[in-house]
Amino acid sequence: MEDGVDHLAFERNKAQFDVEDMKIIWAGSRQDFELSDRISRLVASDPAFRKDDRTTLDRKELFKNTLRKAAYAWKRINELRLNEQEAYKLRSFVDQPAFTDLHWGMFVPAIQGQGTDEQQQKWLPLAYRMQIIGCYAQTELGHGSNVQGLETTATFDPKTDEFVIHSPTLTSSKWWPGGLGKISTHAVAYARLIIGGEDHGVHGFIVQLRSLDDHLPLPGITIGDIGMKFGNAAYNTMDNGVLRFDHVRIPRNQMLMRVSQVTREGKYVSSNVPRQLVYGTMVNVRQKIVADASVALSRAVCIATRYSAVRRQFGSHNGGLETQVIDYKTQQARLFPLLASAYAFRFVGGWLKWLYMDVTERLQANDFSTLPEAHACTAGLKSLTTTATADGIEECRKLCGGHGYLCSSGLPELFAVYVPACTYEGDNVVLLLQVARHLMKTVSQLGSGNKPVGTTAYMARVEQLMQYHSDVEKAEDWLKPNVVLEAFEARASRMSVACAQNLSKFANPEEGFQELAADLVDAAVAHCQLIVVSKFIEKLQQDIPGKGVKKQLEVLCSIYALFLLHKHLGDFLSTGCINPKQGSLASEQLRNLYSQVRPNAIALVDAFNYTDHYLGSILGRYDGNVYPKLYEEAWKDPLNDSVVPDGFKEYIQPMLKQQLRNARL
Ligand SMILES: CCCCCCCC/C=C\CCCCCCCCCCC/C=C/C(=O)SCCNC(=O)CCNC(=O)[C@H](O)C(C)(C)COP(=O)(O)OP(=O)(O)OC[C@H]1O[C@@H](n2cnc3c(N)ncnc32)[C@H](O)[C@@H]1OP(=O)(O)O
Ligand SMILES: Cc1cc2nc3c(=O)[nH]c(=O)nc-3n(C[C@H](O)[C@H](O)[C@H](O)COP(=O)(O)OP(=O)(O)OC[C@H]3O[C@@H](n4cnc5c(N)ncnc54)[C@H](O)[C@@H]3O)c2cc1C
Repeated sequence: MEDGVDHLAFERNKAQFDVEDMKIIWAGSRQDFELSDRISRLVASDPAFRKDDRTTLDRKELFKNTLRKAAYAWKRINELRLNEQEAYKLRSFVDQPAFTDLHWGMFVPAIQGQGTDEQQQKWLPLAYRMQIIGCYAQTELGHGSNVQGLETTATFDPKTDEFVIHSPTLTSSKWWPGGLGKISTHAVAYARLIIGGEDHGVHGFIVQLRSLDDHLPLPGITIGDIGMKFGNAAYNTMDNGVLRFDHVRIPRNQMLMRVSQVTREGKYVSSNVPRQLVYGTMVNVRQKIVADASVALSRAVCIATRYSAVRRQFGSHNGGLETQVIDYKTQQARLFPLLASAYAFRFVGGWLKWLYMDVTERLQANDFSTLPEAHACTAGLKSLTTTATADGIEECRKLCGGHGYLCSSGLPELFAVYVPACTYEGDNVVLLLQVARHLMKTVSQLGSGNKPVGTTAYMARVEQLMQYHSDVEKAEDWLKPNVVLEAFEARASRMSVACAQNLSKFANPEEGFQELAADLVDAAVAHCQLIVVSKFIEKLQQDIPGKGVKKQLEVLCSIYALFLLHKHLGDFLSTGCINPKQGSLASEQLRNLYSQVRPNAIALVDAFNYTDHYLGSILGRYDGNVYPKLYEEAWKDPLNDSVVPDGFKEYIQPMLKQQLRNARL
């Protein structure tokens, strides 16, 4: 079959909505769309940003290639006088993880969030001009999740007005920070503050690591890359590093002092702000990771959807065309929930960005009331969306059959780059346990007149939700947003209340929390899924212009919610929120919804507006011209440079000759 081009054009004609209008909804606004469109085309049309050769490079070549691209991107950013938002887009579309992600994504925000005005004035201009390059050095060989367990020390020396940064043990070696291994000149390093023998807990310090003249490590610094990581190219473009401090001295004013200060006399002074603000950079990045989940998942879904329309298997009658695999109901039941999830994560990501901006403004006005909500939402949604996205990318690979396993499908690399998102910025289980603590606190305060707010506001109706039984009678009832919302609220609140009741049976609450951790994680997932569903529904209550656009989003919203209901049917049944018949009606409705998405599927992924360069996938090409390009690509593999491979004469020929001799004997 070599008519893939015709097939996708035919698919596009089937769409029942205006794809150009959907592009604006996906991008967030017309302005955002135009920005992304312009910058993605700029990157795609520049040969310096080609990436199809990435998987054939060895680590050193790959790393050098990354440095070249980062330097070239910076040159273009300056030449074109791109603003912050445009520069961020350009780095994203270059699509090659690099030290710059950590410089702009964590080092700069750490100083912005935790530095005093004076510190910001000193360090930020240098960082903005990239006259220094920074990383975020928190995790150690022995401690990642448990930040309070970090061992690196920063001991105040009142004689010299300095801190002495030291790695007392092997396990205190900094381990993992991106950009640290080979490039960063500076780090925001996290260490226990020790004054006069007293431990004041973990704080951030700006530490210079390498000379700005010859890039050699400064005295007392041992530094390097931690080695090859999962996947071939993937995240190996990044120099995740190891770092040991041997009594490295830094001036006192290099402790980030917005949250607490150390005076010249060595007095520890806490500002009137919560100590958790030291963790603020992580909250910021978790929020970005949620938005990024929709990007990674939509890339995979775009590839799998286009390829599913091109690929045909079975069902040929009288020599006619075989069936497009996208028409198999099993393919639809695996693919369309992922398509719906990509849209769901897009909208919840937009909402979370708003929440983060809101909490940031409040913090500036010394209002800390929404910090626990911001922490719980960013932690929980980071966990939920990255787990679903990593699993979803792998599912998309399987949806593409054997060809999905080829690097030229783009999926192996996307998966390998993406999957550590389940671990970095907080292991996903550890983060869900944070959400669970927040939920348990909320439940415990229900009777106290402390009204739950924000995303836990539904708990205020806990008595009503404990009595709830779904009144769904027919499949169409599951299309009503309130019906879905109530079922999700009732399930989430019942799971939280059950955990709280079980916890109260333990004399020691911490022991109970450990014992019930698996149930608590399930309750946290139910709560986070409710947030995503409710934010999708809220999005649909806004004015959504464009022919047929709202209708498509309603279908996707119902698919997202009913797919979750189907997947977690055990929760909904065991909490008594719905009965088995209502569960079957939801599955029936889901099948109807899949049929409604089918004619629109290609246009729904076109709405992501990804260039072929960004997708980096032969299977996901816009023109659907898959087979000729796959065939062409195979010949470009370095193994095909020679007809007889290196090593044949050395190893295989003697073996063949030996067999021949044996046969003759
Ligand atoms: C195909 C892709 C190609 C790539 C192309 C690249 C292009 C790039 C451009 C654009 C893309 C941008 C997308 C973004 C992607 C970003 C990439 C990122 C790269 C990866 C970098 C990774 C960095 C890291 O991993 S840094 C290290 C992160 N480490 C962690 O997350 C550690 C996790 N642990 C913790 O956070 C804590 O230890 C804890 C929360 C688990 C426990 O803390 P503890 O103090 O012990 O707290 P606890 O006693 O439980 O609670 C005390 C109270 O404090 C509250 N609390 C805890 N944390 C916070 C917080 N953060 N904020 C507010 N409050 C907090 C807690 O609730 C308790 O409150 P209570 O009221 O007392 O109950
Ligand atoms: C690609 C990548 C990039 C990174 N970049 C950076 C960086 O730039 N800067 C930086 O500082 N760090 C970075 N990190 C480190 C990262 O933040 C940590 O790996 C992460 O926080 C997880 O911590 P850990 O490795 O200690 O996992 P662990 O906590 O050791 O987790 C191991 C297992 O134990 C479980 N577990 C741990 N604690 C609990 C608990 N309380 N209850 C139940 N289960 C638990 C986890 O669920 C997991 O299954 C990076 C990591 C990766 C993979």
